[in-house]
Amino acid sequence: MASHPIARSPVDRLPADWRDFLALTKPRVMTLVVFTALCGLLAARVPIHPVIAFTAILCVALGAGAAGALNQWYEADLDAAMRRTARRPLPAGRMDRQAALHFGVGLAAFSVLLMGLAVNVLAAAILAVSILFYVMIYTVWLKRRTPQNIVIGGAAGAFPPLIGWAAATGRVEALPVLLFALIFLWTPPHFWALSLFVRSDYANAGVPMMPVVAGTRATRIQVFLYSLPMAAAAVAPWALGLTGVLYGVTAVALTAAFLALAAQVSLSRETDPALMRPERRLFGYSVFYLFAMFAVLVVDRMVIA
Ligand code: HEM
Ligand SMILES: CC(C)=CCC/C(C)=C/CC/C(C)=C/COP(=O)(O)OP(=O)(O)O
Repeated sequence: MASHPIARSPVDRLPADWRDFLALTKPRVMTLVVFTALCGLLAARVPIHPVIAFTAILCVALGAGAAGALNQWYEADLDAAMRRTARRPLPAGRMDRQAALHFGVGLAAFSVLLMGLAVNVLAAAILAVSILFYVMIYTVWLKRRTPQNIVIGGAAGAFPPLIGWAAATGRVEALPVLLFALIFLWTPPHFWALSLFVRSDYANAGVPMMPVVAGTRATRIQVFLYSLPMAAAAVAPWALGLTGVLYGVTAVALTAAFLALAAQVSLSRETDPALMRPERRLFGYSVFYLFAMFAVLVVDRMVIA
């Protein structure tokens, strides 16, 4: 048992323990990554051995965790400057950077190799691309340079349904490409809604997020503008006959609510982050929305279409 209360305090706990390594993988964000990969795999509707399916999803979780760890390894300085992220293991001083680097590289290599050996090479290749995209393109290259960072870099988070589908079929087809487009176009409203009410954090850290560079008015309009092509990507699987009516009707209803919330954001003039209710509502809804869209897609494809 820990003998001294100070040695176990959340800030000074050293050396790092399993909770810190878990935090390095950004487990909350990973839930949606894993869920969309699983839905991509199930929506393919091909027989796949449960052990292979489990291994594929495990590899996505490990790969996404590795990418999260390498992201935190690279940007410990930024995380230290932001209230939301200052208690992460590296900025809080609970872990040294070498440990995070080794953990991230080891986990990334393991996840891609296991996917290649146990599942198939295409799924492994897309997993490798998504890890590299998140770490190299988003974290290292774009995040500190341009307010378009998340538009381009957000592609990393859109790959999981493609990986799930490729794991099941060994191919890339129209439906998973539309699912990629849905997440890709969902990411700007998802993230800019949040960044509007944590704007001061990014400004303090010197990160050129859209609200910091272009202002709240322009960001609110862009949130709405990106929601429009996102809505098209959301209903396209039904319009193209790739899903049944259950998905179609639900997608229209859920997406209409998304557009209504995005429209409220675009009309808001609130300047106090504590009072930015439309932004908070849209951010919360965006996470629910993606979960619900993918869940209904699977039910539709497995039961109805
Ligand atoms: C470059 C693109 C993205 C950026 C910059 C971004 C950023 C963020 C941030 C800063 C949070 C706040 C909470 C936290 O730190 O955990 C968050 C929450 C979240 N994000 Fe994203 N996100 C992006 C894309 C995605 C994608 C592609 C997914 C999954 C498909 C996703 C899933 C989630 C989920 C599930 C949460 C809620 C976590 C919670 O409950 O706290 N995000 N995102
Ligand atoms: C399969 C695979 C590799 C998937 C991983 C891709 C993934 C989850 C991408 C989402 C990008 C994301 C959560 C960015 C967070 O932004 P940030 O890093 O700027 O957030 P922070 O400010 O919280 O660090």
